[in-house]
Amino acid sequence: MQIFDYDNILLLPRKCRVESRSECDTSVTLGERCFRLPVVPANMKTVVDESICLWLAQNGYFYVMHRFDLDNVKFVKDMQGKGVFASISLGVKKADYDTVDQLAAQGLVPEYVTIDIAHGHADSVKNMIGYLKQKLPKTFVIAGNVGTPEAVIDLENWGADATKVGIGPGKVCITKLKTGFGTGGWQLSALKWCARVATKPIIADGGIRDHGDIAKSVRFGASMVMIGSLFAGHEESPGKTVEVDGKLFKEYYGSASDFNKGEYKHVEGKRILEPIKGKLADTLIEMEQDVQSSISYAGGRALMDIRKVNYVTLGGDNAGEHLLM
Ligand SMILES: NC(=O)C1=CN([C@@H]2O[C@H](COP(=O)(O)OP(=O)(O)OC[C@H]3O[C@@H](n4cnc5c(N)ncnc54)[C@H](OP(=O)(O)O)[C@@H]3O)[C@@H](O)[C@H]2O)C=CC1
Ligand SMILES: Nc1nc2c(ncn2[C@@H]2O[C@H](COP(=O)(O)O)[C@@H](O)[C@H]2O)c(=O)[nH]1
Repeated sequence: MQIFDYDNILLLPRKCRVESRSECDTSVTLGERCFRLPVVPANMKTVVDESICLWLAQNGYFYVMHRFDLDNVKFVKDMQGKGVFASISLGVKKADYDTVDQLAAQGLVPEYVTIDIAHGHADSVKNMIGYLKQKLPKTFVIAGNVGTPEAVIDLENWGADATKVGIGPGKVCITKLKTGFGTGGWQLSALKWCARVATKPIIADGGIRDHGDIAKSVRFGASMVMIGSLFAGHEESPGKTVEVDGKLFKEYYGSASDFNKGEYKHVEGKRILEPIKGKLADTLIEMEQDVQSSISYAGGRALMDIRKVNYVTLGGDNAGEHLLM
């Protein structure tokens, strides 16, 4: 198997088929809804909160609310009461089963549920998928995180409607260092490996450092990418604002960090400071324009045309040209 990551791959252009990049359509369908960009901010406490999720839904973007210190039932009621879709995260503990029971008892059906645990290739996830499918059969279930084809096959067979791929490539992740496991450093080829067997959408999660990495993820099989660090440093980001030497930063910490957990137990995440870089809406517009450019370089008009391009690997033993035959 060939091993590579975002920084040692480049996609190869094909003859342009549009007169303006504005003709390129960046939208993607997930479940019954179409979203304007194949990007979702990470379901982390320093990345999204209720007001950001509401704004994203109202403006045509997908969102996944985090599951920490949150009343999920109230959140679903509030979002649907405001006329937008509800997309929540769940773990696999008793409290998460209680949430499903309460939702079902009150006739509340979130449009999306993401089962989000560190090691998603587990019977605990199989059981939660089964429970969701029994209690809330209309809900679109995303499950993860995983990093191998075997895991993607299992999650799909257990009933997941989409899988989330990425064990440890995140910017505040220390899983690789603490456990010796993961897809950190080769996330893009792990995605390619998983996509070969996937029959349902994959959300590539973690490791996106530049907007061009979105197109690279789509090329290697992602329907969508989940991004934390690039979204954590906005004026409206929920992390605390910190001033260092007259410059403003936002804190960004891992969901498995002691900052999120409130205790130092099974810590696999750290805290960093992201420089503040303006408004979230401006970043999303710039991302959309950049993905439109990517589609145009791919010689296409629609997002999935990016899948048709050849690529080169740069440096190392694997360097070379990779042509689609
Ligand atoms: N994408 C990634 O690489 C990673 C992401 N995270 C994020 O951090 C957050 C917290 O994650 P998590 O700790 O799973 O959430 P929880 O604390 O909700 O744990 C979920 C359940 O899974 C169990 N569990 C977690 N990791 C393992 C493992 N390696 N082997 C066996 N059982 C396990 C936990 O038990 P117990 O705690 O008793 O073991 C618990 O019962 C999530 O949002 C997750 O996505 C965390 C690490 C890696
Ligand atoms: N190993 C850990 N991974 C984590 C933790 N908290 C979040 N995450 C994952 O990172 C991505 C975001 O990655 P980024 O490169 O875009 O910043 C997020 O969606 C989670 O999957 C953690 O504490 N440990």
